[in-house]
Amino acid sequence: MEELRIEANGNLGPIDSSRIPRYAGAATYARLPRLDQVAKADVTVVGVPFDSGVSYRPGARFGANHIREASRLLRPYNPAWDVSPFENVQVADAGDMAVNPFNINEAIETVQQNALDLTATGSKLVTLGGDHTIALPLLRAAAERAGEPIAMLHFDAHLDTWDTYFGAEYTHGTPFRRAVEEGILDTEAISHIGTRGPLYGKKDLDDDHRFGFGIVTSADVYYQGVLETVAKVRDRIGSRPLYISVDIDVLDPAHAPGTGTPEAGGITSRELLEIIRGFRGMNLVGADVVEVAPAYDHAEITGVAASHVAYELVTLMADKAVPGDRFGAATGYAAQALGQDIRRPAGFAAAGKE
Ligand SMILES: N=C(N)NCCCC(=O)O
Ligand SMILES: [Zn+2]
Ligand SMILES: [Zn+2]
Repeated sequence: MEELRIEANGNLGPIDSSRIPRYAGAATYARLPRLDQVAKADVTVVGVPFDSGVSYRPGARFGANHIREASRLLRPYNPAWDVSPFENVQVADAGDMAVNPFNINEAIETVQQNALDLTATGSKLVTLGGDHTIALPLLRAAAERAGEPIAMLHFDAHLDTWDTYFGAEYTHGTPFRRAVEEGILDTEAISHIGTRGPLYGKKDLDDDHRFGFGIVTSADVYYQGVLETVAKVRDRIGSRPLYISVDIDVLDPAHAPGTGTPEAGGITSRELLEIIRGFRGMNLVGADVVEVAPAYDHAEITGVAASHVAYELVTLMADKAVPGDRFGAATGYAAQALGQDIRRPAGFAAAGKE
């Protein structure tokens, strides 16, 4: 028995948790309608059960459904933005892409084609992975839809700009090198955030720099804080069409144990959510949350984090803020309660205006 909320403007919202307990029934992301239940979606959430590109622990093929299960507690109003994303726009869950686990090249083609199909009538796509291999076909589709190379922010412990593993070009450690080679990224506007951990050699960084990537390390986020991180990134990207790829291992293993290549010293889920809130007004055209491997998760820690990250990405897509009108999460609860914005240091507001 499904009871989907009719939102104020006629959009079909999540199943009403005051009538059907939120733990009942099959899971869609945030208990939203399936794509086949709506006439047209403005934002489509889709799963990619694929992990044949991993270099260490497998299991991200189960990530999308784990995120869906962990998303049952999400509520329809996002107070950090003063936005009801599912009311503002029609959001729907398209289910999972059917990707070949035994043929990576074919899987990549399938993801690219499905992403193009799902965005054919103008919907934006939020993809739940799957391992990071799938970012390449998703970026190809997003760049094709944008009609130009796109800006990208890549949250990850890893660079994922390595060349090959065991001679293989298409793996979860190589998607962004391939994307630069293919000319689908605007190399004036690409950055990693949260990078840390040992590398194979200094050449990894030299190559990465040569491709045009900026790096905000996990330590940078700690020393500079969320606001400066956001300001730097906004400066670099401006109003370009932007794709955000979130490898959940960007979070410290304490905040995301359920992942295949964990690295100590990561950012917190609070920092990640706040950084994304700081992107308010930016032109987000597509996003993914990848590398959730439920077999290593405990108490849904990773699933809950990933479901909330996706919620902030959906909110950014659904937000109708005028660019430059508000900077960052200026409407957070604390600010509202106090009638002031306590988050911005003096002088920051002016500097942050676009
Ligand atoms: N994309 C993720 N999560 N990890 C890439 C790690 C590649 C390596 O084993 O060196
Ligand atoms: Zn990673
Ligand atoms: Zn990655």
